[in-house]
Amino acid sequence: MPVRVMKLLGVTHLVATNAAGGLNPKFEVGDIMLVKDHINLMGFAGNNPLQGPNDERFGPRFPPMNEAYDKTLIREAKRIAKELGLENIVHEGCYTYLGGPNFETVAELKMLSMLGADSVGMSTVHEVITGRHCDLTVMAFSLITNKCITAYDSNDNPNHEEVMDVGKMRQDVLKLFVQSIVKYIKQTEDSINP
Ligand SMILES: O=P(O)(O)O[C@@H]1C[C@H](O)[C@@H](CO)O1
Ligand code: HPA
Repeated sequence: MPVRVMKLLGVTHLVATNAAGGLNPKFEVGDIMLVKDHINLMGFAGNNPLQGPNDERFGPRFPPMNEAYDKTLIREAKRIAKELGLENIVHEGCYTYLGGPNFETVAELKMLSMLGADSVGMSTVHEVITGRHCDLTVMAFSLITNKCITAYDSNDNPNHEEVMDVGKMRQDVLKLFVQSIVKYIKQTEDSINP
């Protein structure tokens, strides 16, 4: 619904962000993962934001999703990351979500990893699907706030305090990153429609 309101207000681009657990063992806490694809696991369970009668004013009944994340924006976000000296903490990967609100079990995380997911969270996919359905240009990134626990003998527990703490730790960097991406989008739009 908010995504469609944005569309009606004339918004052309959606930059979605989330906090996520890192499944890819190369990711460290505080890293940023540019989303190149997602696995809509809630969709597998019959929960899709486009369920119900299609409103043709927004988009087609059967929208493609293989190019959901704009390749140019991913490329430019990488360039911007380099300019800002963030290249060592910025990666690219596949996001998935189970919907929450509980954090995942060890078995679930092992399964998600086998499926090819690099980060796991509780949001974003519904907004991206709705945005692509109404032809918004979409990019998304995860802030890796914790490493996913995939060992039964671990004494760690994921927790929301840690997620909030890492978000606060990275807030200035993320603000600069998003501002630079939005500036790039605005410059590009202005050169197309002066
Ligand atoms: O950015 P989102 O809202 O996906 O953040 C995740 C999911 C929960 O809101 C929270 C769990 O700590 O982080
Ligand atoms: N799992 C799901 N959602 C999350 C996580 C996680 O490990 N970290 C932050 N949001």
